[in-house]
Amino acid sequence: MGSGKTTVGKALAPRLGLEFVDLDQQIEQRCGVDVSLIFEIEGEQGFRAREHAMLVELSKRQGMLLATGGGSVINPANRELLRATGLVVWLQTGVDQQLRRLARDQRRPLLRAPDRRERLEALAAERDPLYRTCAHRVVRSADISPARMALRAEKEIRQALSEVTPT
Ligand SMILES: Nc1ncnc2c1ncn2[C@@H]1O[C@H](COP(=O)(O)OP(=O)(O)O)[C@@H](O)[C@H]1O
Ligand SMILES: O=C(O)C1=C[C@@H](OP(=O)(O)O)[C@@H](O)[C@H](O)C1
Ligand SMILES: [Mg+2]
Repeated sequence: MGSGKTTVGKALAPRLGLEFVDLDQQIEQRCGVDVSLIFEIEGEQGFRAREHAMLVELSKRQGMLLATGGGSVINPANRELLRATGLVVWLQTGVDQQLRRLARDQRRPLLRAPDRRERLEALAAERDPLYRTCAHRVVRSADISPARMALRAEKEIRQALSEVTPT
């Protein structure tokens, strides 16, 4: 959360000639309500089921840059699907950066906690090993503009692609 997947992904997709797709936005469009309301009505479990179903559907498509949600990696089937059908980039953030960027955020249900730092640290402890095993490449999220972040990610992605595709 807050690493910039949605923001940087949007800037990066056209640079790679890809369509930008955001997993959360796809779920919201399909359901007609936002992620927070899905959490309220169906709980996290309900949201995760929708997230998985949408990922299965989207993974059949080609030519897109997909911004996942921060928790998409929790499900082992999602990790396998992502790795098998795409080049997975971990846009790696840290708790201080997340707290700064999400200070006024009201849209992320998992941040509704009395102690946000504690919550983010617990999520990182649980998830960082999963991001590590799922990602083909890691790009550290820096406090530079999303456009400049997109350039960094583009470089990493082009390098990764050149290693598997003869040019
Ligand atoms: N490189 C960046 N520099 C400054 N702010 C950023 C950067 N990337 C994202 N942000 C801001 O951080 C917040 C979360 O970004 P977002 O793209 O929604 O992250 P994610 O999709 O990974 O949760 C937004 O307010 C966004 O404008
Ligand atoms: O980390 C998470 O579990 C979540 C991250 C959110 O997406 P972003 O990573 O785009 O904020 C969204 O999918 C939902 O609130 C749950
Ligand atoms: Mg997002």
